Amino acid sequence: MSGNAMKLVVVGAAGRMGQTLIRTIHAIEGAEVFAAVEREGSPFVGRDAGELAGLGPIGVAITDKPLEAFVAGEGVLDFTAPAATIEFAGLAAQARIVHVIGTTGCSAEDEEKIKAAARHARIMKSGNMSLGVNLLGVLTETAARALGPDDWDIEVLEMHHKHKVDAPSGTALLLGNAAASGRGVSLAENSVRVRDGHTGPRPLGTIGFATLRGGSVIGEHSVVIAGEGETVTLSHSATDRTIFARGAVKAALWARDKKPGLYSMLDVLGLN
Ligand SMILES: NC(=O)C1=CN([C@@H]2O[C@H](COP(=O)(O)OP(=O)(O)OC[C@H]3O[C@@H](n4cnc5c(N)ncnc54)[C@H](OP(=O)(O)O)[C@@H]3O)[C@@H](O)[C@H]2O)C=CC1
Ligand SMILES: O=C(O)C1=N[C@H](C(=O)O)C[C@H](O)C1
Repeated sequence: MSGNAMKLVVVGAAGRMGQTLIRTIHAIEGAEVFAAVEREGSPFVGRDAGELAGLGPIGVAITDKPLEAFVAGEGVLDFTAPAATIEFAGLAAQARIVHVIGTTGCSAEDEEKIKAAARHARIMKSGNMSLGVNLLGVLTETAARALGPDDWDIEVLEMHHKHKVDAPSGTALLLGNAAASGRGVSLAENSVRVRDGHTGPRPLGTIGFATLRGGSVIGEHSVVIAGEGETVTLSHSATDRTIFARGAVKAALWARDKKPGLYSMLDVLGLN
């Protein structure tokens, strides 16, 4: 580990992404697992974070005191749940550090609180941290701009593992927003999130969503653009959670010398 390695705090350290982050940071020269946090009362508090992640002991005991860890650290990697993320954004603002948010399922009210915390913290938030999905978003925006709503219908499909608690996925919403932006419309006013029963024909210009859940699927997303006699499909398959963890560490390192503000993965990847 280099002397200048960025001190990273992993919150939700015992979760699927938390453990992946611990392994990924451990393998990266410019970053270190400085602290690992779980909620008060969690059976994992006091356990070694490396041992839990399958690395063997790394000398970092999981704590339930996030503020102490944030004040001494430089960046927080957060793939937890909306209520926890809002609390962590407030603490990151107090500690004036980098907060990388991967948590999905945040409400409009949550987003406002995150924006407020970004007056003091450097926050990077994205529904998907992988290079591939962010490129897919750019391609979707371009395709939606070229294939107009009079002749082409856009549907966003996603499938995830059976433990996922929010729908549509953060990635599906990212892709839906990219399509809406390509068409110069607001997603909120043009999306169809659920269909059931006698729905009538498809309203012109809408962007539809379909959600599948099952097994251990890490993340499958497709944007289907259907016209008369032809269909264009843009898609991404995640086969390893490391793609999200690598993106999160890249974002933290990128934000290290930035001013407080709310950034996206497109800023990090230079795709904006
Ligand atoms: N943006 C991206 O690229 C990606 C985003 N995600 C998102 O990340 C989130 C987490 O996913 P995943 O790892 O699969 O979920 P898990 O449920 O496996 O992990 C979440 C972890 O956060 C912990 N946690 C919850 N609340 C707190 C709290 N207040 N303090 C400390 N720890 C807390 C949970 O503990 P407990 O079990 O006790 O609640 C759990 O260990 C989801 O929103 C998911 O959609 C996932 C992959 C990629
Ligand atoms: O919950 C997950 O697992 C994932 N969540 C993110 C999402 O909601 O899009 C990213 C990835 O697809 C995995």
